[in-house]
Amino acid sequence: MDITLLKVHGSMNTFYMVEGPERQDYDQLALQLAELDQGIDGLLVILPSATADAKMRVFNRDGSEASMCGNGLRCVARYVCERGNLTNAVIETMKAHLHVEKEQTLMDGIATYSVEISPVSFQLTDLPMTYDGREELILTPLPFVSEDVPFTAVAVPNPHLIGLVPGSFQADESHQKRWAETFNGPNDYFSDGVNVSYVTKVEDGIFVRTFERGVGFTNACGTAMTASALVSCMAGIVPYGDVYVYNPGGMVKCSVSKEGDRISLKLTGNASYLSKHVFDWKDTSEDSRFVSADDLGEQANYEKFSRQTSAVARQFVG
Ligand SMILES: N[C@H](CCC[C@H](N)C(=O)O)C(=O)O
Repeated sequence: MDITLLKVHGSMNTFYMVEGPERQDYDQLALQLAELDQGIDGLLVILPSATADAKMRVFNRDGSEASMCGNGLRCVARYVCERGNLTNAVIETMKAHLHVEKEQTLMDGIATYSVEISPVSFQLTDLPMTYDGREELILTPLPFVSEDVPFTAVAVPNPHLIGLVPGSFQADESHQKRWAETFNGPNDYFSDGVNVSYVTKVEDGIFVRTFERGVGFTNACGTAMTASALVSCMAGIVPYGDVYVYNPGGMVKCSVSKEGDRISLKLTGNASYLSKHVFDWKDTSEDSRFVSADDLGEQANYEKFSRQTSAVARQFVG
């Protein structure tokens, strides 16, 4: 069956995106595409919705489905807004209806969208995480990991473990890799795995590197960057408000507000289209094949933008 795919990215977190009817085998499509293209982190599916402008489902490259994807939602937001000639929309996701909006471009030629990140929960049962009989883990070391890294566990609503670390933990990613692989394998703490982010203060914001559940290290993870901005505000590292978050794939703006117990999070960044493909989707990746690929000419502008922002990241990722 021939289907049309867009290859898209938010902060170089790269996906194939497909619009189609509800089906039970999109996880198989995600697995096939990951096998045929080592450069993608997952699959975004745009579906009809009875209660919103559209519905988004997101699959990691290992075929696992997640409840949310911040970078992916910006790309879905662009598609739905352009399809309906809208400047804002509501997208149904697994656990929430989220507002999305077209924004002023980050730089000429870079489509820019903001997305609501919600709901937010620090209840360990919402990740889930089991640790020491606790109900929450906020800015607290896990002694068996390190006495020097305060960790926070938060669901937005997908699960994140956020560590505030000195730059030395960024230059050598082995510590983060070891524990992310531990928590995403058979373990006593995260029965459903967890996205693990290490965060370091930089001059005008924070730098975040994420080892994503179901993927591995990615150029950026939108929900992780937003959760990291929230944790950095709670730790007093940056003031509440607009937090500039740098990552190996570029830079995004995370808007963090907290009024009493009410937390509001918004993620603003690029929604870039790389290429358009016709894919002949058969039962197995051996029989499936790309029929065509057309470059959409947007990446040169994004690379100009990321050259400016990657100077910050280069101090950590070389
Ligand atoms: N790996 C994530 C899903 C993708 C989220 C990420 N790509 C983002 O931009 O938020 C998880 O299993 O929860």
